[in-house]
Amino acid sequence: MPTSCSRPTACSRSSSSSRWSASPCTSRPSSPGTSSCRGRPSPHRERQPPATLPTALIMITTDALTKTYVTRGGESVLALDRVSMVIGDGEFVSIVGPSGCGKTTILRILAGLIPDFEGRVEVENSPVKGPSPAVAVAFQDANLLPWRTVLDNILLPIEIRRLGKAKYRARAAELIEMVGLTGFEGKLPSELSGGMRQRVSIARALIQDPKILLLDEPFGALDAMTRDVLNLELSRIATATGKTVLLITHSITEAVFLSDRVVVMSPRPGRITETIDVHFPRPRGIDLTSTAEFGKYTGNIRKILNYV
Ligand SMILES: Nc1ncnc2c1ncn2[C@@H]1O[C@H](COP(=O)(O)OP(=O)(O)OP(=O)(O)O)[C@@H](O)[C@H]1O
Repeated sequence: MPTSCSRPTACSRSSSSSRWSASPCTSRPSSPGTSSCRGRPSPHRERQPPATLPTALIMITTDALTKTYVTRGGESVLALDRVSMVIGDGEFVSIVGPSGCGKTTILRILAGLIPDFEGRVEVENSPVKGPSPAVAVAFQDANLLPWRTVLDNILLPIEIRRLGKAKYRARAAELIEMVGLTGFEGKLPSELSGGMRQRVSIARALIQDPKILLLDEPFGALDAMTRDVLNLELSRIATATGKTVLLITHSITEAVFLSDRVVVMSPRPGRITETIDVHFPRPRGIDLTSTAEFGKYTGNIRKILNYV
């Protein structure tokens, strides 16, 4: 089982295994697909101090993150219960878990879109107090403005922040090329396929050169073949840009294929059940998904989720 990695940031900075100790558990798995936290979850695991990663390399911290919603009828809904994780610079981490376990809530809190929660939540070692240009989000729905062209949709965050569109045109052209949309700059969203719209959404998220990319089921609505293609491209983009990526997905295959680490959550109230380190080298090809080692990872995660 190869353990080398060609990803420039996460791997080159983990020579002393610091990347691995960033997860709530510290031991390395002994065989593919086994978790770094063996056995069933301990009720105290989420409370453990998560980080031994050097502070300068920490991009995301949640420590005992707890979120209770109050419904319109006044009922309290405990969505997240003491979720602790540390994500290092350049890491690609996925969260998988049953519907309603609080995955989107974590993402929205990290994006600064939900102000009230308990626990510590930091981006680049500073408390999250609202949306920040260091953090970009792309959702399942590409959310493009239908009357704006591809180029103008990508430049929208620049216009909103009044950063001067002219200065960002060259960057937008680079991103359009990176996401494979050269020639479509002047098209409207209605003239694009679903996959192309998601590419625009990812380019728009990258226009301000964020350090962190939060992705909420970005390819969830796409057909399997388009999804494979976009997963390959996302993997390539993440490697090329060295961004820290946190992905929410319902696809275990997608999570294992893309990630350095997969966080598995329990049904609501969402807790971290296990954290799985994924040791495949990069770049990864789609044929990886049909190997026996890959099957061990996905099988183990399915088991943790009680799908088998
Ligand atoms: N604004 C809200 N008011 C009340 N309850 C909410 C609100 N937003 C989310 N919830 C509840 O919090 C829980 C977690 O929701 P969340 O959307 O984070 O889950 P999820 O894991 O992303 O779900 P899915 O996989 O179905 O998208 C759910 O039970 C949901 O009903």
